[in-house]
Amino acid sequence: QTCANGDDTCRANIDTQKQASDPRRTITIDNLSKYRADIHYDDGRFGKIIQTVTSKGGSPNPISTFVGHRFFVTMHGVREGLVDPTTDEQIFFTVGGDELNDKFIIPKEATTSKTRCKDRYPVCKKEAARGECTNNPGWMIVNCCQSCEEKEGYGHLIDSEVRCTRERLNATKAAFDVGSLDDLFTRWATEEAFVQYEPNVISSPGKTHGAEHDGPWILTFDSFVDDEEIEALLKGAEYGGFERSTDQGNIIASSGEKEKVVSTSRTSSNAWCRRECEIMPGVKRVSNRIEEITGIPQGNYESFQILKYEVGEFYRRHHDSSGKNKNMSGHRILTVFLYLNDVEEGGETAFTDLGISVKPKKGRALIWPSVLNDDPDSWDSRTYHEARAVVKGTKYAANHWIHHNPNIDLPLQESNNDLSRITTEKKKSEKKLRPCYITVENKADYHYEVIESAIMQFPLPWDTFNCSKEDTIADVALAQQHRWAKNELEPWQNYFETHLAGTTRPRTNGDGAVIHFGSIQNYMNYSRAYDAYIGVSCDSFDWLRQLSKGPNQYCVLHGTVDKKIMQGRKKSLWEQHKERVCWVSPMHPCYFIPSDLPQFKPENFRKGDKLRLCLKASTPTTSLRYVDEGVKRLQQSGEPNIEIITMGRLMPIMSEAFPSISHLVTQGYEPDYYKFEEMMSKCHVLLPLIHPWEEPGKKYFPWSGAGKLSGYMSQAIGLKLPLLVQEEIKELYKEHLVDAPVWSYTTQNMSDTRSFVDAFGAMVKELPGYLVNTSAE
Ligand SMILES: O=C(O)CCC(=O)C(=O)O
Ligand SMILES: [Fe+2]
Repeated sequence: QTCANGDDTCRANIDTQKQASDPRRTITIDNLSKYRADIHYDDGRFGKIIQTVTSKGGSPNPISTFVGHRFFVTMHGVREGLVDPTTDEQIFFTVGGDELNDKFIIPKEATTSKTRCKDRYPVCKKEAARGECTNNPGWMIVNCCQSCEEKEGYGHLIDSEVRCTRERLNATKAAFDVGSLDDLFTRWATEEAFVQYEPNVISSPGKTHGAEHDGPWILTFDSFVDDEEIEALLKGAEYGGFERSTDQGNIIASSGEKEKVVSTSRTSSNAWCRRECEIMPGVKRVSNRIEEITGIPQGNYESFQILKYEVGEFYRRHHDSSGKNKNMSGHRILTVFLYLNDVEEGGETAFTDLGISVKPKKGRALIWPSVLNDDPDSWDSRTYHEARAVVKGTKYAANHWIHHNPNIDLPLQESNNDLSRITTEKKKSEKKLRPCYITVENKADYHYEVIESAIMQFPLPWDTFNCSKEDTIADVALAQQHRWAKNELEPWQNYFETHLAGTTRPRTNGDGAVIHFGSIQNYMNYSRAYDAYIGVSCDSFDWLRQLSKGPNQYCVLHGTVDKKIMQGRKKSLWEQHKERVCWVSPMHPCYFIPSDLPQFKPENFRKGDKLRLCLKASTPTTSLRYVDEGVKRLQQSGEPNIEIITMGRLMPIMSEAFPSISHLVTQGYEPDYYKFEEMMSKCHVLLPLIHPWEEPGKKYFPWSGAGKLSGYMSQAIGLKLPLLVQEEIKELYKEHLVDAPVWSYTTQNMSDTRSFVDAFGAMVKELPGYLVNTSAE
């Protein structure tokens, strides 16, 4: 419908119709209560904080949202819900109604519930029904108390004094047993392996090991951190930014969570090393080293805290642990304190009650316990200490505080960089949503098609982003050089720059998003805010670190997932985060198949051409034996017209053990992935020889490198290559194996080659027909 020029009534009518059908709404919130409050978008799970409103204040910006969206309200900084005191129900706002601008009110009387045991999230009932109260008690009891009470009678554990005993947690074995502390320090003082770090015992029980003082263990390693690592820590600190130090304040939520207050006893600044900082190779190296020497996993550490003291700045006498208020992760049991530079004067760390003072020295680590050897659940009141004021120069240092148990009771943390999850409209007239931003980080040398397909296919909850998915900008963060085989990184980057950057394509999974390929940058320099950050961590490597950074973090995994994840120590964390994981292998609830590849063209095959059989194997010798027998059978009626191309780094060497095929074998391994795919696209058939394990219950993709073949299956599907595979694999992938013929064999065990030999013979016979018959006229 068009309106005549100047016909305002007509215009207005159209506007009204548009508005009625437009589900978009702009809402504001007035907070009349005495609490500073966080407004969470209710995503049906844990909610996403979209705005903080001051007490007796209102929305800093209007919130752009949609009809039907729901929001809930908690006290700022902790997730304890604010309730309407008359009903004791948590305050929810549901967007609806006819008005375009909805205003919601947090009533004056809003307060925290008198009922201590409440659910904080709509998802609680579901989680409790799944058994989460038992699997992940720490988190669930704080956040889903009511459901846990109903389901398992665990509600009384909301009281942190009752909840947080080690026996109760029952989740992991604590880091220290009786005696662990003495063992650990004794090993550092005596074992050959630690000499390289230049240990020096300052204090020990009984003045053993050359200690000057009789008392708790205090030890330095004078050569613990190298220059490169120091540089990484200092650079990493810049990402977080140094801020005036804070202390934990009073408990402000019934769950035991605490507020932060600016410290008076501590005038230094500190930066937390998270996100970009903690994944820097130099930083990781230090954490890994601490893990190595202590034997305590990094899950038990707080993030590195990096400290900066200018002249006159200090940290008064304090203890790193407290006698009470244990939370889920238990006491801080050890402090690993690193000096990152030499300080001209002052800045000593002094154990005030012991008469010990340690001078800052670049690269030195100072380590002391906060608990007792004989009773590691009780703190050691002797290790009070202070940082003396810096007199001349600047002091840089870093803390790793190690806890008894992993930190599993923290709610999913909102990431700092999560700026763009929901846009707030600056001006009412600005109707158009901003573009969505997604970033894919290639954590190791995985084939580019996995990265590309993650961009094109990884399922993302666009609806919760509030950006325009039709103009999505996708970047790649190029990561972790040291995990790449030499000379593989650059070709990969070239590929991105020459084939992808600057192009625009609709997503291949049909979700309506349109991708504009942006830039590729070193992950360390990558600082753009994003709606989703997808880590391609295919080897079960780093998934936890990635996902625990925040709700906008996602992970791609390969076919194998460490059983240790699903069943072991990290099981509850896995359960908590797994919804943001997707595989490149259809054996999992969420998967996608990389398919953005140069495609195989059967018509390129000419009658009489050599058949190119491309081989990749989980067990190279067994696989080559299979092929050897297959070829021998063919050789009974003359030399077959085939070429065997080995795609693995090791296979050509092993093929020498099989004289009947070794003359047919060509090395096909190619570190440049684009060339590699091109080469693969010239294969006439792919043999991803994945063999069943002979042990029952340990069939395909056992936890070992063998599982990586799932990547080859994905490639074969993407390339539309003919295949010769094990029957059960064919079955697993059958939905996807529709573009090219598949020959399959069954094997009962690794020495049974018969059905392979039959299928191999049939394939060599029938394949040329397929290639020629489908050729274009
Ligand atoms: O800076 C120092 O020497 C000690 C700092 C300290 O004790 C702390 O950060 O807990
Ligand atoms: Fe301290």
